[in-house]
Amino acid sequence: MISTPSARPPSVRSIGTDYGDPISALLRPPPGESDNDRQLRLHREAEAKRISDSIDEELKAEEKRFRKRKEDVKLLLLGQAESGKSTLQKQFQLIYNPTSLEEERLSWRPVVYYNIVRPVRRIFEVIDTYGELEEDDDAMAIDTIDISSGRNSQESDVRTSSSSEKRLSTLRYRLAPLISVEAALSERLSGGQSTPTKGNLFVRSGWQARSILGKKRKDRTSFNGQRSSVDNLPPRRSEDSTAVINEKDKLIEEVAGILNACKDDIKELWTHATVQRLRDKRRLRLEEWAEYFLDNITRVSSSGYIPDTDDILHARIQTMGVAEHIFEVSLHGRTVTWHLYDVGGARGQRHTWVPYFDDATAIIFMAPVSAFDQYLEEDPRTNRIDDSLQLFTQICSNKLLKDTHLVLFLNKTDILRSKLARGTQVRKYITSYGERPNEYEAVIGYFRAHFTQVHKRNNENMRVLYTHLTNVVDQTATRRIITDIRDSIFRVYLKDAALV
Ligand SMILES: Nc1nc2c(ncn2[C@@H]2O[C@H](COP(=O)(O)OP(=O)(O)OP(=O)(O)O)[C@@H](O)[C@H]2O)c(=O)[nH]1
Ligand SMILES: [Mg+2]
Repeated sequence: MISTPSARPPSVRSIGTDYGDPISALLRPPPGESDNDRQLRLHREAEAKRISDSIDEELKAEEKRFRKRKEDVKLLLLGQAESGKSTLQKQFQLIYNPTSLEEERLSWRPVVYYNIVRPVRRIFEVIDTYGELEEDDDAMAIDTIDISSGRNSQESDVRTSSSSEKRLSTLRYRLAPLISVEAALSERLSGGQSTPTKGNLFVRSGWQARSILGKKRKDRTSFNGQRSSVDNLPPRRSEDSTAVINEKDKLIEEVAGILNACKDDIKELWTHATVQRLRDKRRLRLEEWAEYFLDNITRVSSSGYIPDTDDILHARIQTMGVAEHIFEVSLHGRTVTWHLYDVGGARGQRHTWVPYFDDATAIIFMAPVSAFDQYLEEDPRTNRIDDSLQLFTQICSNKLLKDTHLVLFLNKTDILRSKLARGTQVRKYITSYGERPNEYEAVIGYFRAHFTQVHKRNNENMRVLYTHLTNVVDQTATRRIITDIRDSIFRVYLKDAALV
């Protein structure tokens, strides 16, 4: 039998008559409504509509942001701690958002100071451990030379040695005020959020905002321990109050004053025969940034010092979690938003990378090839090159990343060159290197072949690996490489966009 409208249940009657419409029934004024009740009801309805409209607007905006984000380029910087990720991020910032780097220039001053204070303390620690031993070694050597020249100088050597020791004691005494500010500087930079691990200072993204006191950052940078929208910048901390700001400024000025007063002593310590001998014998092994700032101590500790761009590129501060930096990148009249994710590379930080894998457009994997004679701070039994190869294997074989554009930076080639020039033997640390020549071309070729091999063995999708030999503190060379990368990522991006 064919149903007729009259046979339909009342609840599905056609719109137009509100008899069967449950919503109309709900909105119908109650029978016998007073004027006052009517006003209240209309007000309630208007308020409900306003809230509903604003939710609709927010949903639309969120959908738009989501669609836009899908069209953006997402570039991950991966690699072990100290591989150069944040330094490369600064190079991107220099090219695509130079004003933001300008704005935060002063905030690098305490980092530079911290990068000086720590190594000064470290030098005294190494003197305490090995100083006398090395003096004895050397006294022996001087004896031999003097005996061969027919002069018995044992007595004068003892005198030299003790006067040198006395001088080091004096320097230790004079530099004590400088060493004593390390904890306050560390507290200042970390905003009291983290404690240094083995003397290393971890900071979360956005630390500059705590340093550019009273200034609001204009670039869009956020910390993402968990993935979240960039528009959800963490609220400014209450510690940014004027009183705290003044107190903090005072600390930096105080450190600057101490440093200025100590600069000749630091220079004397750094060039002291005992310290240089400990360095040559590899008892004292300072990180590259420490050597850079100690070499530049007179300039860096002068009054009115403002870090130059090379200082900023050399300044070391360890990343915690994942920091997102956003740039507008243009090519051939088309501008695309790039999200650059700079991750913390220490083992304890690596779990924070994974949420960024599934929609990554490209990865730059950074492997510091100069680290063949170094071991992980978090696991002193693991050689750093070995760790880089293991990590690269995990990245190449990760299913979520199988279609991601892959770029490899064999970084710190400048340091590799100088280590080899000083005679550091690769085979002593990488036994498989065997009898190959201890020269730059042979060493870099050997490391490159290993990374290429890892990629080949884990390359189901036949993706290309773009490899660059880099020194990311070099502005000119890095700018050229970033331009190359921009072009290749744009090609991938346009190809993907055409497929959508
Ligand atoms: N000479 C030289 N120094 C470099 C190079 N790349 C990085 N550095 C320095 O190495 C130090 C560590 O670099 P970062 O960029 O902080 O390392 P990272 O990978 O971000 O480290 P985490 O944040 O701990 O994961 C910094 O002081 C840099 O200036 C390079 O190619 N040559
Ligand atoms: Mg970093």
